[in-house]
Amino acid sequence: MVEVQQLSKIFGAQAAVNDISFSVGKGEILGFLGPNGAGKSTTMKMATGYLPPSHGTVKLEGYDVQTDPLEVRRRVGYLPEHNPLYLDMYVHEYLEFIGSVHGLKGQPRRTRVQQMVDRVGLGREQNKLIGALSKGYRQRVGLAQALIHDPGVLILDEPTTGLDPNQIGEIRTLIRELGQDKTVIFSTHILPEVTALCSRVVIINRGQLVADSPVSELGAKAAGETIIRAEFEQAIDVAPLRALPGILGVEAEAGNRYRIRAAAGTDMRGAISRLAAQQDWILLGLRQEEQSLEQVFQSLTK
Ligand SMILES: Nc1ncnc2c1ncn2[C@@H]1O[C@H](COP(=O)(O)OP(=O)(O)OP(=O)(O)O)[C@@H](O)[C@H]1O
Repeated sequence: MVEVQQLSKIFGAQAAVNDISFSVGKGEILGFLGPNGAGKSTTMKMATGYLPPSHGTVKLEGYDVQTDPLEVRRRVGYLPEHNPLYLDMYVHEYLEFIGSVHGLKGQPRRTRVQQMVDRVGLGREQNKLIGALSKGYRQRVGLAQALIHDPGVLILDEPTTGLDPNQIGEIRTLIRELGQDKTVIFSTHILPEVTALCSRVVIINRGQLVADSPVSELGAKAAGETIIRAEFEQAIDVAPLRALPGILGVEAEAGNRYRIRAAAGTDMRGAISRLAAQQDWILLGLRQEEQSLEQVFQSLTK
């Protein structure tokens, strides 16, 4: 569980993060979105205790990031945006070092390091210097260090940036597995990734929260209304259609097609079909339009 309350970060005259609140539960994967400079990394740094907030609080599994930093470090795994690694260390050596920072010792530590190497797919590269690894494999080392102490909360800042499509697929599968019993927050600019992985999405723009919603409901919420496209065999009298409760407007288009606007979050297709039957209209097609995440993102972050 992660609870962010009225969190702000002021840099000089700029509110990089401005009074944002949201929470994420166990077993939930939250996509954290926003354009460049929106404040995502700053929020993640505050949520992991790497940067003190100017105002507000973050609690991880009930522990306050500022007043219980040691408890928080035990419970959070963090992959920072620029994934700082010691390039002159070997993969095993580095992970053993991170394991010891978390209090792991001896054989249990070696076993845990090997488990992480296998889990993130470092296999063939595991005996190399970190500096000799490609970007994708460095990212995997970053993930392994975030997971080594089996934290309940994972905060991943752009975990798939710079990876090839095969690697992206593997890392997504890993995130999906981890999300089954952990709380996962990850930021990304790859919107289909959010649709593929996340149950919920938070969008911030210029430091402010502009959406906090299940992915499936985001389109209707952002649009403020639902659009239905209907096609009939003949031109219809739109008056009874307009009179249906929940219908906000009907516009005729070419070829006996109609664009019907309904209240957000409603599904009027059943009512429209029944009305068509009553009125003896031959209904050729009825389709509810979905706004893509990309359209929603663009409209909320202009
Ligand atoms: N240490 C700092 N000092 C001053 N300004 C900062 C500092 N860190 C971040 N900022 C500013 O805060 C704003 C938010 O930056 P942040 O890195 O959190 O954005 P982001 O959403 O992660 O962007 P991106 O998608 O480009 O990674 C930016 O305008 C940035 O210049």
